[in-house]
Amino acid sequence: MMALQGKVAVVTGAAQGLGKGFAEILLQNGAKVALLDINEKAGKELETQFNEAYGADRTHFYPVDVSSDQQFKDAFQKILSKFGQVDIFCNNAGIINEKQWEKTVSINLCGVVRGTYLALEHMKKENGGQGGVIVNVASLAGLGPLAQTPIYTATKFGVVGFTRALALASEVANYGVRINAMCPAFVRTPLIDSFNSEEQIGQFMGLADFTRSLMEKFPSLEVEEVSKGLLLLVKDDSLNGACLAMMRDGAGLVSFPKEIPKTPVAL
Ligand SMILES: NC(=O)C1=CN([C@@H]2O[C@H](COP(=O)(O)OP(=O)(O)OC[C@H]3O[C@@H](n4cnc5c(N)ncnc54)[C@H](O)[C@@H]3O)[C@@H](O)[C@H]2O)C=CC1
Ligand SMILES: CC/C=C\C[C@H](O)/C=C/C=C\C=C\C=C\C(=O)[C@@H](O)C/C=C\CCC(=O)O
Repeated sequence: MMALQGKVAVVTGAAQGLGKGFAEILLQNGAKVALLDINEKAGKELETQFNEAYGADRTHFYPVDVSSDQQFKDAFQKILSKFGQVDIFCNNAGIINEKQWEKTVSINLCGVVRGTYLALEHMKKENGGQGGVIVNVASLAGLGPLAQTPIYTATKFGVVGFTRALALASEVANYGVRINAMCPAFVRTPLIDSFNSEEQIGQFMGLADFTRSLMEKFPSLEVEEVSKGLLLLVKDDSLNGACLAMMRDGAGLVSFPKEIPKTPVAL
């Protein structure tokens, strides 16, 4: 088990919701945490709140839009200057916007790739790094389709595929870095109301009742429950390429078939 005392973590989308919960559980377990978000006001307030609760200088907020290469790189350099190293990187920032679908891809998928590659370059042993762990936040919609949000679903399938492939690369090439994904069902955060927003859902607004019925099948989790899942993926040294599905009735590591299950067809 990886001990978190003295480790340095970075969490994107940390100003509220799951990211705030992830930052807090890492702090509670002894890590220092760099908070990254586009929401400067909420981010700075959270920095003050966390430093008061967990000790001066345990947390610092960096205004970053994960869809910007330059902002991400600049912040990473500042984090290294302040904290000296990065051991844990959680790519959590995500949005639902089916109307502005390219923006959604740029944040949810490209943002995860940007953060992961920045962290990997710093952590991997062939570059003189100390190793580390990266956790990418996907969704249950990265394992099965959410009809109202085809683009969001595509980005989350992308996050799962990217994470699994890179974890395998890390194992084969001995990077010394573990890369895991989280796939929670609905979680009680501001994001969850998106399916009621025409601004975000656009042409798929008519499917709101279908999402509502899916939410009855998968009752909402609380941030604190999902944060325990993050801790497991960070601490358990045996987990690389793991995908943690989390639902109200329990969490579990997803088994991916070694062979593709298929029904033969005549061609
Ligand atoms: N709430 C839910 O039901 C579930 C959420 N997720 C995923 O969890 C992650 C976090 O979601 P929530 O906490 O629920 O959402 P949220 O909307 O409560 O918080 C998202 C945070 O990300 C920040 N953010 C948005 N765009 C950004 C950008 N371009 N750069 C940096 N920060 C940005 C926001 O300012 C906000 O602080 C997302 O990736 C989401 O897809 C996964 C499964 C379920
Ligand atoms: C509006 C979106 C809010 C939050 C997004 C967040 O990422 C949560 C996603 C949670 C659920 C994902 C659903 C995944 C669905 C599936 O696995 C589908 O294959 C199941 C589809 C239909 C089930 C119909 C039924 O059996 O009742």
